[in-house]
Amino acid sequence: MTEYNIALVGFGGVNRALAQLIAERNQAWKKQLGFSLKIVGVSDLFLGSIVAPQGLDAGLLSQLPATKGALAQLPGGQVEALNEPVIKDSGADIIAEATFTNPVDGEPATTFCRWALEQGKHVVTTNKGPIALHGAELKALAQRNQAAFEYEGAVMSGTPVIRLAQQSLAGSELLGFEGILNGTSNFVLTRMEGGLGFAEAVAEAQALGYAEADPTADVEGFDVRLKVVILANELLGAQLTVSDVSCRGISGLTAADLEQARVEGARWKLIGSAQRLADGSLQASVEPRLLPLAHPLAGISGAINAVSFNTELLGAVTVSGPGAGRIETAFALLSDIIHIHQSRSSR
Ligand SMILES: NC(=O)c1ccc[n+]([C@@H]2O[C@H](COP(=O)([O-])OP(=O)(O)OC[C@H]3O[C@@H](n4cnc5c(N)ncnc54)[C@H](O)[C@@H]3O)[C@@H](O)[C@H]2O)c1
Ligand SMILES: N[C@@H](CCO)C(=O)O
Repeated sequence: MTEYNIALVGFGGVNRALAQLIAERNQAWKKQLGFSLKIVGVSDLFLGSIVAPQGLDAGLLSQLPATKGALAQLPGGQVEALNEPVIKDSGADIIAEATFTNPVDGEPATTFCRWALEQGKHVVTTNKGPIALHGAELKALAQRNQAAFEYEGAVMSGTPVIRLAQQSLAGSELLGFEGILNGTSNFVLTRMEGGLGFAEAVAEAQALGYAEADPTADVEGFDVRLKVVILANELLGAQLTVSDVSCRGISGLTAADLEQARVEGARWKLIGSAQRLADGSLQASVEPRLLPLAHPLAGISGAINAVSFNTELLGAVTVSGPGAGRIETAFALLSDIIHIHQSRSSR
């Protein structure tokens, strides 16, 4: 039986949901998955931090009040977010990094990943910044230190996309993809079609835990742009940077536009795509597109996302499922840990 020590960096919706899953399912995981998790450290800009190599009560943590410095209420807890000792000195084997996505430079999350990987600690993250902006460097660092760097939840939260394409579609030659890759904007469009105003719909998405800390990233397409870069670099062997992807979000769409689409038997969707062209170059974009109702992505509503892979041998392979949500994204962290466990066990 393996017990992994895990430190949670960023204790917002996603890592708190992971603590809840650990509290509820650790015993079952021992039997089903062959491992259990012990939380040995937590840090959060707002809640403070704690290093506890002996282990923390996951149930207690998941119920921690969301008040400034709340981790200081626990024995040994601090009001400050001391990320470095939590990552380096807690005895963690795995760091679950779930701080804010910074779409400009990926910091400070990229530094947190570096600290962990340099010490040979595995990193599981749902943060799109480090992967989209520094993915190649971090993967090389992980390899040099025999550590894993896993980020299934960065695209479509708990819905398996990256490993599915890498493993199950291997050999089928991926030519491109198009998808609805942001839960918040798709939720907002769906709610606006139902008559709600733009601002109210964004507020609902925030309350449900779908939106970024700054929802501008969701509605202006910046979040999808990071996901397009991640998928293109990961699955199409590209070396895209965000400046290679043209980007327009949904903030320019009005209730009248959505109504006009309905009358025409169509729907507006925010589509992120990348296609390999005949000359070998890659064309990538994020933009609202008017889809006829018969289009496979037109019926995807709410916080559900979908991606359609264009493959040489199978044609279009479309995967849909939750694209955002606290528990849904915590599940992605679990799936990364399962992958680490299975890869290490099979060696
Ligand atoms: N919520 C989702 O549906 C979802 C889905 C996929 C990916 N993600 C990504 O996962 C990450 C976490 O999402 P979330 O919904 O939990 O966000 P959240 O805003 O609820 O939580 C983020 C937490 O990180 C903390 N934090 C920010 N900067 C920090 C720092 N420098 N040091 C320590 N703590 C810091 C904040 O205080 C906050 O509590 C984000 O990068 C997000 O883009 C979220
Ligand atoms: N804010 C993002 C979270 C998932 O990456 C979304 O709404 O899709």
